[in-house]
Amino acid sequence: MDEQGSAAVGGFRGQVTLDGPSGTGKSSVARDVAARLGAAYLDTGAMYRAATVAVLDAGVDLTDTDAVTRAVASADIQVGTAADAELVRVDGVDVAARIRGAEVTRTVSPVSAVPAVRRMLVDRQRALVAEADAVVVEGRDIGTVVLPAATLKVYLTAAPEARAQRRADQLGVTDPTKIAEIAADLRRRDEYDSSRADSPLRPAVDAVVVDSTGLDRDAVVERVLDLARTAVGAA
Ligand SMILES: Nc1ncnc2c1ncn2[C@@H]1O[C@H](COP(=O)(O)OP(=O)(O)O)[C@@H](O)[C@H]1O
Ligand SMILES: Nc1ccn([C@H]2C[C@H](O)[C@@H](COP(=O)(O)OP(=O)(O)O)O2)c(=O)n1
Repeated sequence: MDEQGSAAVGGFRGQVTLDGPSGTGKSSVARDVAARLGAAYLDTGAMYRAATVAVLDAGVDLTDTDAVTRAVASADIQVGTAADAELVRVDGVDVAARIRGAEVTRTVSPVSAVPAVRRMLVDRQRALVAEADAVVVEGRDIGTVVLPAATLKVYLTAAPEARAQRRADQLGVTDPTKIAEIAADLRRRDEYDSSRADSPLRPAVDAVVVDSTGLDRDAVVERVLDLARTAVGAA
């Protein structure tokens, strides 16, 4: 990294969106990019996961969309925007670990497909973004729906096998049967998130698609920072 490049990115003002399916590196890359840009960071997936905790704790039928919506509306969901600390609370309880567990991961897609839930969380996301001069936001619909006028939109992809292996490594799973289960879960969630009627997962027309299959995490971070420099230069 040359001095000039760092200086240009250090003065970054604007919004970077990172969308894509699970295991493409959105969270890790978005955190690193935000830290390098001196920007705020928003993990919208954590918001849908926290909403899912509220739904699970309310014990409502997941197919009853009104009850799901009420459970989310009555919960106090707090998500932090610092790149170096994860803060996720539901009704004052720290759920940062729980939202990554199997129960929430299994349930988050149907909860996040409910349009009224999305409207509530998208309003919250836009309010949080409005508080920052510079912000990196990651999710599924950030470039398409939440921030359609973002400075830079990146859509991250990676081969399904690579994504499953990364998730397995992250969870410390080595058993091939368990890795196959992780791969099947990723496929199921991709399919659900891409085919829902409201805000399906897809690249924005003006997004830059970055395939991270053959790139390590740092290489993806550098690529996104390069794109951010170019986007600011072109603005
Ligand atoms: N380019 C990459 N190559 C290999 N592993 C990566 C890469 N990017 C991220 N990872 C790792 O893969 C795992 C999943 O990444 P994560 O950022 O949680 O993805 P997502 O938010 O898209 O689900 C993490 O352990 C992360 O460190
Ligand atoms: N902007 C977003 C972010 C996440 N979601 C939904 C769809 C995803 O399957 C879940 C969980 O998202 P999250 O980014 O935490 O998932 P991964 O870490 O990529 O596995 O939330 C969404 O619908 N819209």
